[in-house]
Amino acid sequence: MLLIPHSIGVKRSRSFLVFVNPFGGTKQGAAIFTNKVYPLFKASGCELEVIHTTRQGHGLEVAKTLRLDHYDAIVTVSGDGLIHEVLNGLAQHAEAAHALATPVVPIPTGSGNGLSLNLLGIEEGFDVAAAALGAIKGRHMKVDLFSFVQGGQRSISFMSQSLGLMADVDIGTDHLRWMGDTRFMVGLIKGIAQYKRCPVKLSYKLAEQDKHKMAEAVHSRTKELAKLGRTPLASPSNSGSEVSFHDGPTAGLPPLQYLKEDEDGWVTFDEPILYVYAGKGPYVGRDFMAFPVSLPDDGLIDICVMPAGSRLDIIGGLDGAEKGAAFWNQKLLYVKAYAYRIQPTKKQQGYLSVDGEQFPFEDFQVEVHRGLGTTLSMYGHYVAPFEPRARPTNK
Ligand SMILES: Nc1ncnc2c1ncn2[C@@H]1O[C@H](COP(=O)(O)OP(=O)(O)OP(=O)(O)O)[C@@H](O)[C@H]1O
Repeated sequence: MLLIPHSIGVKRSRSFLVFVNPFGGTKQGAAIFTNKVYPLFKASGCELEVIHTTRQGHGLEVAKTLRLDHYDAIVTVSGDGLIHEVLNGLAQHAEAAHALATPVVPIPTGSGNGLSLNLLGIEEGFDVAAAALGAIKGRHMKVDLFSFVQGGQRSISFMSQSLGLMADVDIGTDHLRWMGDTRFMVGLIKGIAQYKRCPVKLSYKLAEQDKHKMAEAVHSRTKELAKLGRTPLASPSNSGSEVSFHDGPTAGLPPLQYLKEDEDGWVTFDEPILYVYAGKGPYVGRDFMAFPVSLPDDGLIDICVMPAGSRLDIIGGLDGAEKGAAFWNQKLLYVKAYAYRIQPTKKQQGYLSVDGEQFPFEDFQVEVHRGLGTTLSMYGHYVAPFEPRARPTNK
């Protein structure tokens, strides 16, 4: 992997394909775009092609036939749902890997806005002006994407998959969208009160299970990239190509590697489960840093599993949830994996959420594709401060 120094430029005026979802989150997307984002893009000389999505699937259809190398980025004025859709459109493009090399940048007008939170941090993650600046001046950052395979169908997931309590919090509160992200807290309280087991068998191809090592790795990586990325951006130029924080391969959509049980390195989780939460990017909402040691392009998926113990285990983990404190909860299994597999042990017994969208509660498998996606970042790393802790000493 090649690290590009900060002295290489960013185009002065970019060309964007902009999707505006008028129905995302609290339905303010169109007004926010017109009043706050469009003036910034225009002031910086950006060329815009704007599409107001008129239906579910609209973003996917357009992305499927994207004119390659025509836009510097795709901007989504939306929540994470439309990003999921656009990435799946790019993945269905005749030249999928090439299409997925087009950066996708969020302007946060949905209810969760996970990607925006991860790129800008908790202070600015819901700030549409900061997000617009990220689109104008951010640099290419490669991100891993997941193949989600269910019933013989392959789709792309960029953020998370959840089952059990965490899916109830998300999908089970869909009717409360008008509340913005408060709906997630309402769902959590309801879920803890009900305390239902999640009837699934989980197995994963293990890469790392030492929490201290994971925390140290993310800390040193963030520090190293912060030195490169936080410095003032290089002098603008309209010539030459845009540059990445990392250089990576962009040929062909990767084949699936783990469809057959290879058993080598696979681990099965045998205890009763309250929830499974797997994903990429520390924040899944403003109040919850679920994956504090996630790295954009380590080629791994972070998996959290809470065994069905007592309500106190969950309640204890709520304190400091926005700072990732639950990670250190000894009851919580937290691993990094190359792939994982879920098999429900009872049919139709819950929700499955993939990037916040509902999928059938049936068998599925997920595997990671290193650096298959691209976004634009002002920093070159996720903005989610998380400190390692000293290892307990053995007496
Ligand atoms: N005009 C439209 N009418 C209805 N649905 C739409 C329209 N345009 C887009 N959609 C759908 O809206 C869904 C949700 O969009 P979006 O991600 O913008 O908001 P959100 O779900 O509130 O945010 P978050 O995912 O952050 O919670 C997407 O699946 C998208 O396909």
